[in-house]
Amino acid sequence: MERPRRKIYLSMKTLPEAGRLWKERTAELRTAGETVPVPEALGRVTAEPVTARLSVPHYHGAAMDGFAVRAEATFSASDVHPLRLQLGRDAFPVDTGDPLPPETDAVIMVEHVTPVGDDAVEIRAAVFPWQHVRKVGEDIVAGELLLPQQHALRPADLGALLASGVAAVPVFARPKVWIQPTGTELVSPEKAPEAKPGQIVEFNGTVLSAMVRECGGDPLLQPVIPDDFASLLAELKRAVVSDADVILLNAGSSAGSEDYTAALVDELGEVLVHGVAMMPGKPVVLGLIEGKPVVGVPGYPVSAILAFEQFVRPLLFSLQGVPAPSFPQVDAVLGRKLASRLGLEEFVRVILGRVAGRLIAMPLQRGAGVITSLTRADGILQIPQELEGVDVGETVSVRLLRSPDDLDHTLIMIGSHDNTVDVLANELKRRDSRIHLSSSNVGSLGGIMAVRRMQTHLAGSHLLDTQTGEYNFSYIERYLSGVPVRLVQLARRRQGLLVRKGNPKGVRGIEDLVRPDVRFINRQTGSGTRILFDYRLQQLGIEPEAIQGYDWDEYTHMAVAVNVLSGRADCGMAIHAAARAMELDFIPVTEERYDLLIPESCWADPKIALVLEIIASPRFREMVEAMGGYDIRESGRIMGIWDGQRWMERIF
Ligand SMILES: Nc1nc2c(c(=O)[nH]1)N[C@H]1C(S)=C(S)[C@@H](COP(=O)(O)OP(=O)(O)OC[C@H]3O[C@@H](n4cnc5c(N)ncnc54)[C@H](O)[C@@H]3O)O[C@H]1N2
Ligand code: MOO
Repeated sequence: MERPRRKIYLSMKTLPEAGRLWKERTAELRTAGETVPVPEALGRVTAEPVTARLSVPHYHGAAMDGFAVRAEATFSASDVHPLRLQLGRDAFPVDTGDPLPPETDAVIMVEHVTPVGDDAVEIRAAVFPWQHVRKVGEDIVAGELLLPQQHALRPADLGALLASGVAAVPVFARPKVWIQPTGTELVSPEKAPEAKPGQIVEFNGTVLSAMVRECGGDPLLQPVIPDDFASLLAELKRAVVSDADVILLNAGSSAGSEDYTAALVDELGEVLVHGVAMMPGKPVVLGLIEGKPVVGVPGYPVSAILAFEQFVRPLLFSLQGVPAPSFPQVDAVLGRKLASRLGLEEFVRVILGRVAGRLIAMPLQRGAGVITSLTRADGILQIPQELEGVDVGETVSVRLLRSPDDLDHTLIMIGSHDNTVDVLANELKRRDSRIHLSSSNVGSLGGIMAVRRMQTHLAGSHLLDTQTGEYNFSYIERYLSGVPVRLVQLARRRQGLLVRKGNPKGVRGIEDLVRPDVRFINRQTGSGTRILFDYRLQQLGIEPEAIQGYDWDEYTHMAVAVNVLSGRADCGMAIHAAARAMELDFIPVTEERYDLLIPESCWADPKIALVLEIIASPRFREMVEAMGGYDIRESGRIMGIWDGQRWMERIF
């Protein structure tokens, strides 16, 4: 078979245009109806109106425990003239729910009678007809409409159905969704440990299946097939004739030489959209084959999830006759400027937390391949296509990915990253499962700036003052005028050079970085490690230009370690714990202090109290020590109290 020519985005649309067109062309589609037993029908949507088979109640019944009477016979009773009722003749004992004895039409509560001997009671007030009686059909009348069609069944609905004699209910079948992962590079999750470079664990299929279930559908996950046009076409034909209501082809949606989705749909049916002006999720393909919706879901995981949410989720609900529930939104203040392309709807994952009464949104990594930008996110900020970006401090609307209650339990930490922070985050969760530490790694100086803008509860910082050899104090003096903070030592830690195991290039220290055969990986400007490194270069009289890779930077210790491990760089500067975690060799350079800056306005927050308690706990210390390269003897010590103008306390 001839390979189709590479086709670059056949018919690119804006997100609203694509959404409208897709909705228009699929609006009339419904899954087949089926009848399911009521106890299994929760969440299902009625395909037809449902009428009651029985009235509820279907007999006149007592609504209270007491005595059934004929109301008319009690009219003479009063406080002055109590009326005596003979049991078995004028009054009949009944319990709630009992049918009324013939001839009676009211119930007197047991508390309102005075027993007279064993066979009579006395009453001091008249009773009106039908008092405390549940009359036939009071709740439901047989033959009446109980539930309209296209009604999503809730727990109470199931009760009403059963009560009125309806044992099974006609509903729309769960949409069956054919999920076809494609890609020669994919290996099944069991083979993950043996994956070679170029091989990727297939996980989108599982993510998409879970999302289908969340929308009330049944996923039909298929085994992976390679990027080969003929086999893809054969599989797609099989999907079209199957009983699936929707077909998802995962990956192969963009412009690569082996991206066939659009061509496949074109071959067998109609491509409505190829390419949507959204990011992530741009290469999505929307089409119809013999009336069956087919979606080319982009391969990158974040793109796949967002494209699903935009196009598959609404479709799956619509197939069941109901609109997709809307997502909860909150207003938040943006913590960092975000640039965005005009004409492109951008979805930025953010962490959210309440600092000094304001809800702050801090952007996470934006790459479409970074699935942890979603697992770590508290919300998603959508930048409309008309905007070129959003400025720091602007109020934005954010879609929540957790419950609104969680926001008050989120601790925001912005600044430098240290591996002990992961231990801290886990300990916080263990102590109080509501507490969630959301961190954004922007370097020490970025953390101080976030404190200045009242955007964070905590900032991790290890800024060396090259004049004094001290850490953090002078930076606080310089940048936090008018902002009271406390400085707490988290740990002392070893910084040094990371090299591959066995040190193949024989690096002995920073002076060797000028060698032409050594490639370095740097840290970003404003990070404590960068300041430390520059200081060392200055001390050694080494010009930055003499170092290969000086201009090449990464944002975290672990990212530096990954570069060294993978061989992209021979050497980088990072903490000892990063070397241990990646099994790299470590050449110590210095020991530095890593502190937590805590704004005075957050000091009384119980979450901060818990942080301090954990840092001082033996368990935390043991875990940190086990990571290697840390000195925890002074962890938790207050290093300084800054009132915004001067040091109230300071440890030299
Ligand atoms: N020249 C261009 N290249 C790319 C463009 C473009 O416009 N021009 N678009 C980029 C964008 S945006 C995205 S998003 C991706 C999506 O591309 P595809 O849908 O064609 O997907 P692949 O290239 O096959 O895969 C992308 C990536 O995702 C991994 N993947 C795929 N399937 C799975 C799975 N089931 N489980 C886990 N991971 C999966 C795959 O291995 C790749 O790493 O294209 C850009 N390129
Ligand atoms: O859709 Mo791609 O995800 O824009 O990166």
